[in-house]
Amino acid sequence: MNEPCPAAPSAVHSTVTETPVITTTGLTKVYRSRGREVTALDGVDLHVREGEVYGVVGQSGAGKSTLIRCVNLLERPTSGTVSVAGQDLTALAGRGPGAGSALRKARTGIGMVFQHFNLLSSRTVRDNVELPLEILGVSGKERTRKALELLDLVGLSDKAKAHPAQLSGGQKQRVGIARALAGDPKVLLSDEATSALDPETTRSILQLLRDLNRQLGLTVLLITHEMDVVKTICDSAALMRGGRIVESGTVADLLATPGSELARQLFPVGGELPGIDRTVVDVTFHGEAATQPVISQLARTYNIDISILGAAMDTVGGRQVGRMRIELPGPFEENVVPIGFLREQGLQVEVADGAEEAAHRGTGDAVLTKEGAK
Ligand SMILES: Nc1ncnc2c1ncn2[C@@H]1O[C@H](COP(=O)(O)OP(=O)(O)OP(=O)(O)O)[C@@H](O)[C@H]1O
Repeated sequence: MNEPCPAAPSAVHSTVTETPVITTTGLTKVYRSRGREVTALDGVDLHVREGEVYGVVGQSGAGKSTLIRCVNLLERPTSGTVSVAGQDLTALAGRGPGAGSALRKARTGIGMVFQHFNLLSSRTVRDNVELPLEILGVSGKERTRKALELLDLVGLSDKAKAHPAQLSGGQKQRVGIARALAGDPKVLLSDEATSALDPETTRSILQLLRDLNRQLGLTVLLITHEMDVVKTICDSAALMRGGRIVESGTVADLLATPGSELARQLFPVGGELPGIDRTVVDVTFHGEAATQPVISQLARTYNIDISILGAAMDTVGGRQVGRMRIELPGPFEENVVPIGFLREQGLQVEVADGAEEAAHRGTGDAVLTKEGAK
């Protein structure tokens, strides 16, 4: 089945402000089952700004799902706090009288989309979108008006009377997104929303999320194991491992951070590691530097032969970025000046295999043989 076109691409630019919309402090979740304890979250401090699309990545078991489920208190944290749109949800989740209804009310400001859509098969598409409005006690006429408006927003006006079984995966996810928007949330949480979809449908759903982010000023927190998702729509990202956030920042800053693991995963360059008496350098070009002929200038200025081992251009966070892995003759110590030249041109330069750090330590213990290279 063909995917409908998402709402027309928006000309509206990013609406990111410095106002924090989702903040967690020291968020910890310990699961206890059959006498065993698993620390799924181990002191997570997350800061998501208003209007941004924020991606959390990490391997299976890193704690991503637990984090997103703790953000709307579907999962009760063991300790730490969660604030969404200025409201401390962990305080609302207390056990006092009225705590449940206060939390339910706060949750209407948080929409959630799921990997497997979670639609009710016995209900029509329109009735699925109306469901949260029914729970909120919205009148029948108003519910229908709102549901049809949301179906139009996600490009599915003609499917209002269909049942979920009659829809493609992408269309089901559009219904899931429309339903998540029913309570006019400020924040949308997405739990692997595109993992069950083919690449083309994934692209159209990501485009829809981006358009909604721009048009409605919606803040989106998504978890994914796909780096392409981060590349396509995220303003910021965090990498989780063992229940902790080990790296985070705007995608642009991460790309400019030497040694960033996320940058490497987002933008891998191929190419062999150094041979004996060779220095391999990863160069990242963005902004102005991308248009300068720096590699030929380097070769001419220092009269050296440069081998290009791997290169890639891509769009990351809406900006053109290039990465190149080059090889210079001689060990790192002989290439300090040419590498300095590249840095002076505004390029981000990373010397592969720890040769630079080893030289700074004065140990000379960098791995310079192919056999020893990791
Ligand atoms: N209900 C639970 N009871 C016990 N342990 C759990 C429960 N839910 C998750 N865990 C454990 O907590 C850790 C983090 O799991 P979580 O599902 O948050 O990771 P994830 O990064 O989302 O992984 P995946 O990408 O596979 O979904 C894992 O070790 C997992 O086995």
